Amino acid sequence: MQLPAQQVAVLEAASTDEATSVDALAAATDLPPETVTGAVFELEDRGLVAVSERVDETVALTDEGRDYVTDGLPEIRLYEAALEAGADADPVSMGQVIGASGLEGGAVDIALSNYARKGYGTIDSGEITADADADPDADAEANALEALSDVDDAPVDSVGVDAETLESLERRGLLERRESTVREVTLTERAVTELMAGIETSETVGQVTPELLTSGEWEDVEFSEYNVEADAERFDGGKVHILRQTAERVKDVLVGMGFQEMEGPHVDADFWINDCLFMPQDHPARTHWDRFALERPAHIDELPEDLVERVERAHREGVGEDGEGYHSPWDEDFARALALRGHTTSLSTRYLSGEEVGELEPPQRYFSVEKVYRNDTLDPTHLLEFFQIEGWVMAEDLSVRDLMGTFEEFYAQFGITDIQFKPHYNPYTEPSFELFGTHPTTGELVEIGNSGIFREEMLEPLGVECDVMAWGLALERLLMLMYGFEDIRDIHGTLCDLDLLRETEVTY
Ligand SMILES: N[C@@H](Cc1ccccc1)C(=O)O
Repeated sequence: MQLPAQQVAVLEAASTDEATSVDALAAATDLPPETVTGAVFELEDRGLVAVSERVDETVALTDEGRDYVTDGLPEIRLYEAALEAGADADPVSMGQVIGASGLEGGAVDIALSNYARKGYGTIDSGEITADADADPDADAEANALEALSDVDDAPVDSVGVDAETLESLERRGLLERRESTVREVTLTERAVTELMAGIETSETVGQVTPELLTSGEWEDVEFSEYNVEADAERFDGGKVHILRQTAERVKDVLVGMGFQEMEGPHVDADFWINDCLFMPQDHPARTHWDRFALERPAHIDELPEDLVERVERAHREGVGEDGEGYHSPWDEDFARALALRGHTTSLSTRYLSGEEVGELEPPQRYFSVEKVYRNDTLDPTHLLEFFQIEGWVMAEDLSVRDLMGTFEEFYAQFGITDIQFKPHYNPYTEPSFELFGTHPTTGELVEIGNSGIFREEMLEPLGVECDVMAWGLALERLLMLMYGFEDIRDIHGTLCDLDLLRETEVTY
């Protein structure tokens, strides 16, 4: 029998009674692992080896983890500096200890957030104490880092570190888990017979070179076969973020449903953001706590005077025969104040008023998929800025059924068919509904939007004489339902889940 040199080498390195991994074969034959894998597949085809495959969970330190192997964990450095400063006897000023520790920037925060948790001492109103009984040598995380310092992608259960410590290192971003396919090879009976009969080495060529071509030698050599199953290096090229891809898809769907796109300023006057929506000027959402106000310029110059007058009247006296306004002060200066928009309903008021595209005759459908800004507290479902899918339909006669039907049609395009509605209150819609969807992995209800039918008090000053139904939906929440992540920070910002972003395919 004749075989290419690599295959002969692999046969000689493998055994009949013990499975040998591709990595071990690569080490024994001095061939690159991809070449060994190629040879193994060809030997399998010839019935000379049996190949088994399993997926191993492996661990390796991240760059940050490696840095701490050399420099020490920040909390331990802080502890040592605190001891040095005598903090085991009396509290010492934080600034002094941090200065002495040599910790800088983010490492200071890391030290502070782990210090008390791991029992090194206390931190209180600018002072630090050190617990004399704490023992850095017994620090499970530090010892694990040491143990992992010279392994690379070792199987989890081979590294001798308990699951809890591995988990805390992973949470701190010091350790990474990966999955790798391990292929193991054993010789078959047939291989033993062939080896005993003697195998000759045939030369095959893996790559055409200029020399082979110019010398004409290429005509005589035997080329090795392509192995399309060999493991190849993974390339992570740039790609459009899944949020952007989904936003594009949302636009396509809405255009397909007959909507036109609205555009407008991210910074706008409170007039367009709130007053035109019959939002009372003393509404809690209009306090400085919730909005990002502009300092310079602080006010808009241009507002349509007659509209300002009508909006003011609606706020003070209401509309229609027996209308009721808010009977509270209305201040034009307050309406002129500029802020980052907290919702894109500011675009709707601009368009409905005729300010953007002139007066509109029903039927009309408009949408936008744009960023909004809120001074919220960051948590798994809230960011300070997010994308809103704004929309409205203007027609002679609209009912709640039209509103719900529109949502059902829209969300079905993204595979979401279990939308739930809950009565809600907005100063500008009556009735109002919040929308919910079910999270695909946790099963929890997630709020995905807010909607309603615009009130007379809002529409009359804008000069709209028919019905308008409207909504603001959160694009990020739609993605949560589509792709099953649980924390909005998985797709945004420095803590994002790169694997999720790389591997998620936007298929709808
Ligand atoms: N502006 C509302 C959404 C909404 C728009 C239009 C009508 C009703 C509700 C929000 O941000 O939550």
